[in-house]
Amino acid sequence: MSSDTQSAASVAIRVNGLHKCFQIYATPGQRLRQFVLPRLRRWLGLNVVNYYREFWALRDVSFEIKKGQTVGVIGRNGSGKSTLLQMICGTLHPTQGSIEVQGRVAALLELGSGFNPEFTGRENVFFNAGVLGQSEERTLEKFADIEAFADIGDFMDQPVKTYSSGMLVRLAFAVIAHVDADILVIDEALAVGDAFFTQKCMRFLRAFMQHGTVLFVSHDTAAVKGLCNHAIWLDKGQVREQGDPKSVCEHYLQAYYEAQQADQAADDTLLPVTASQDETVDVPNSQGLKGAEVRFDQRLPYLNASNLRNDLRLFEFDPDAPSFGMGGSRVVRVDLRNDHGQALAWAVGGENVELTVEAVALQHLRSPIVGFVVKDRLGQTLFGDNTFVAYEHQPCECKAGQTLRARFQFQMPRMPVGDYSITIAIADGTQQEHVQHQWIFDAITFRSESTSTAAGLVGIPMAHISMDAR
Ligand SMILES: Nc1ncnc2c1ncn2[C@@H]1O[C@H](COP(=O)(O)OP(=O)(O)OP(=O)(O)O)[C@@H](O)[C@H]1O
Repeated sequence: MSSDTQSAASVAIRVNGLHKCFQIYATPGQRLRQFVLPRLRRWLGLNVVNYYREFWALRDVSFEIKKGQTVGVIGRNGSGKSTLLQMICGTLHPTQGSIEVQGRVAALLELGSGFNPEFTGRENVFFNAGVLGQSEERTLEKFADIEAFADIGDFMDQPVKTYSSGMLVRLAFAVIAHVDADILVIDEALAVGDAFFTQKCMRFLRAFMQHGTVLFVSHDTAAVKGLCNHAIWLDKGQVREQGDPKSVCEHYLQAYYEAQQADQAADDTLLPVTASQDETVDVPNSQGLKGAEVRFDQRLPYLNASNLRNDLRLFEFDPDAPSFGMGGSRVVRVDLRNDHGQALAWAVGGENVELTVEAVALQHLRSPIVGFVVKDRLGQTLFGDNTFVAYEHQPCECKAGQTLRARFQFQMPRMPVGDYSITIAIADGTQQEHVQHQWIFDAITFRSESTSTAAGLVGIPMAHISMDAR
């Protein structure tokens, strides 16, 4: 087999130069005119006039998805995500360009689509599975599993027009999970239900991802980073960026914040106060702070105590880590400290630590907010907090040139072996409306070298464990 044939065989979806134009009519009358008059004018040999406005929902979109990839499509409302996925599923036709799909596609894109409202759930299972290309015999073989997955009890024999939206999702997901699909296309906003159902869907999805191709739309960048190995960012109908989910999501988030800041800048009430000439501030060289303090190894008191100790190796604050923001303050120091205020090079899961963040205000900050989030290797947010609630009624005003210092004391959870990072953000305003002054991805990173955490994303420190037998 030639390498070209091999690479063609490994492609699940190939989209090439895709355009989609919708015709927008100002009134239903215009639609009727469009239906009749151009034909008439053409017949009479007159110039054809159109009665619609063109709206290009997608322009020149191209990408390739390999078999077995899990791809997240992100973008703001109206950026063209659903239009793209509907075309991949064949429910919408491109205006221009091509789409090649290899394998059976099952989709959860629009609530109730693929179901006949008058049919019972049972009838719809056969109907929908048939539309997705599955034989009646095969659906019959799987019916008990589908019924158990949907778990809607007697409603299975009621017309689906009597279903709640949650029941519709359960039935739709149960069907797509049992049609031997090669490619799943899912709008994450629809795949919601109670916690048990969500967990069931996630278990199914993770198992499917071992062999199948998944394409999902999401507004949740943490989910995209956690689940996907490729991300496509659509912006106003065009591919703005695609590739590694972590960097695509970070750039997307950055652009989102910048756009929000631009909107807020137009609003005088939130306009940041710019430092005047005589308030010019020198930023201490944060590099100079490195190694200024002897780092204390918090493991020492615990050495020899246990071979299950959760050792966390902390790396120093990286002032050059990627960041964005309006630049009204600059973070100069981030570290984890012990109860004695000593900066740590190692910490131990389960012990008290203090995350200290120091930032220099380059302009007057009326209601500064300092926040952090701890993320795992996949970019999933594990935990985090900010100073907003504590200072909501008594803002900690910070003048240009002053140093803002925030401390978060907490018990470090026990972390499974792997790499982690802490993102830091400095804003001014309220939780809902604020100016983002600096948002630093991966300000400090740490590595869990060994662990006693058996399962889960983090291990909660146990105050006490007991057992007895009488
Ligand atoms: N049938 C249609 N007729 C006219 N315009 C449409 C039609 N379907 C979608 N659009 C427009 O195309 C653009 C892209 O819509 P689409 O639903 O694909 O966006 P999206 O990224 O999925 O948005 P959201 O996140 O809000 O679901 C929007 O401006 C929408 O109004």
